[in-house]
Amino acid sequence: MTAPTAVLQLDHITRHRAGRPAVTDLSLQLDSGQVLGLLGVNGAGKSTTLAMVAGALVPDKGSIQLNGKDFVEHPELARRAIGWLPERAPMWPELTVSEHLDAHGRLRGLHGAALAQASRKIIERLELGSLARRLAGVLSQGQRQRLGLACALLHEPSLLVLDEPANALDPVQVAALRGVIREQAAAGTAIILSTHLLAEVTAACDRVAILHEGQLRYDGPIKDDDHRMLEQTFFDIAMRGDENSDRMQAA
Ligand SMILES: Nc1ncnc2c1ncn2[C@@H]1O[C@H](COP(=O)(O)OP(=O)(O)OP(=O)(O)O)[C@@H](O)[C@H]1O
Repeated sequence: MTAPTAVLQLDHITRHRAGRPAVTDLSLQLDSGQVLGLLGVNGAGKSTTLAMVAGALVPDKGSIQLNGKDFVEHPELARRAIGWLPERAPMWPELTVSEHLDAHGRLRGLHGAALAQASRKIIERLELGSLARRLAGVLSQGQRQRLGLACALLHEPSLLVLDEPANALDPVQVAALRGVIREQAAAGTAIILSTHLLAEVTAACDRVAILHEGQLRYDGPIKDDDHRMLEQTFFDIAMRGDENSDRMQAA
């Protein structure tokens, strides 16, 4: 029996920003249905990593494979197979919520009846019905975040990339987001999300990767009751740059 192909495979990727290394020699693999939390202090390289994974930044070195194909050579794959919620999701203030979904759907290869059906489905699922005709420019931050998530999910991507997805959400919306993440993972979507919140990782993820100064310092499974261990490991790495924390042993 052959091993299943990873949805996402990062091999030794490096990216400089403003002449300085932002991410260095990072390798990671993510399988279908896995939820990986990317943790790190400000400036650790999380957003840079996710922008490369989403196809918005090209690595200086190394390769990224999506469903077994190099996506620097096949950028159209990224557009169709990836849903990306950036840290500050760009919006056109003069377009309505529905118009945003239309525009995103077209970019991702949806048209006609398939696009209309996908829009209806995601509007219902994320409870955006009452906002469908509202202009993006007048949405609250939390509503914008929900629209960004709807745009990321619209085309049923095989890889979902979420940069600080709980930002600006109230506790009810955070719980709803966790539900959506769980449902997507159960349906086979591979998910990578970044956060500053350790609780977000233990609640929503089954694996954690800790970045520090652009380097991967930890990658291992996580369970609900691992919160204290995770906290200690995170602080060891963040405060002391401890590369060999023995509090959590990666599998
Ligand atoms: N647009 C940019 N231009 C120049 N340097 C950048 C840019 N964006 C990020 N950097 C630098 O790259 C490094 C990694 O930043 P990145 O935003 O990836 O980290 P992060 O872990 O996502 O941080 P945060 O949690 O604050 O969002 C930092 O040193 C940062 O200053």
